Amino acid sequence: MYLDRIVVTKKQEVEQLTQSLSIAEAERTIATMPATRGFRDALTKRANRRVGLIAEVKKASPSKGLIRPDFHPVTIAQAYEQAGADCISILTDVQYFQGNNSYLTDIRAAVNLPLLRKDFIIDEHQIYEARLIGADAILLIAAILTPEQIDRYIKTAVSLGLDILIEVHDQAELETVLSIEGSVEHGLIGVNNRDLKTFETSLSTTAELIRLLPAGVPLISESGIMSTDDIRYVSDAGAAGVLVGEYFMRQPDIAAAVHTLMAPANREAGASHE
Ligand SMILES: O=P(O)(O)OC[C@@H](O)[C@@H](O)c1c[nH]c2ccccc12
Repeated sequence: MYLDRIVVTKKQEVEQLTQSLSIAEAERTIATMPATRGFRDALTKRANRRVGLIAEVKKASPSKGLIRPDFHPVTIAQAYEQAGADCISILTDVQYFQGNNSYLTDIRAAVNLPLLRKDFIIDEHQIYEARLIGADAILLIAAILTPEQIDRYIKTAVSLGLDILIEVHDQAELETVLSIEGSVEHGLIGVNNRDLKTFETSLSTTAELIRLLPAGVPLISESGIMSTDDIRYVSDAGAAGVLVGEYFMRQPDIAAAVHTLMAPANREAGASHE
């Protein structure tokens, strides 16, 4: 399964990172940096939409190959901001997603929205690195972490001012995450609709797992959202937000695509739909 391969590559990368990044030094640098922008707040305290939007900057993926050949990360992020996205997610994995840390740093300098570093975190050093390159939030993928790691990484992230999106894709993972102290208080729960073994996406994953969440815990529905019907479906299921990449990446006019896709989630449109 591709996730195992990615983790093997990440372990090699982390070995190098451990050599080059000193945590004590990182802490000193971070102390001089501006505060992070609230990622979780931006998604949960929005006034204009029923469903928050994390719009993703994603050039390629293992399942789809090259998605957007004419790829200008800063221009894409500015279009997202202009079109009213709440947050931006940026793939920084080089090997499998053709991402880069520099994309995040460049976007940080050009837009004001909270930024999620989308990568495969398996070591503390990557969390410090995320903060140093300009991220406001990190992704933790339950499928590749032990409960002890999730617990520890949440604490590290919180100490650095980073918000956390904790990704699950089945009931067992969700139950594990819910049993970790602070996960719901500090983190946002993301449900990945993509099956990591078959690459297939099914939005019913969101509808099934949301029933297991305690009331009031916001859920982000991730992957495979491609149409206004999909937005209506996850919104009716109770999702507080969506994470959308590929659909936007395949549109020539990204700002227009954000307006079109999110129309059913606008408060006014929502009222006529309800
Ligand atoms: O491009 P999509 O189908 O809209 O999906 C976006 C996002 O959910 C997806 O990129 C993603 C979800 N979880 C991940 C973990 C690692 C890398 C990528 C992802």
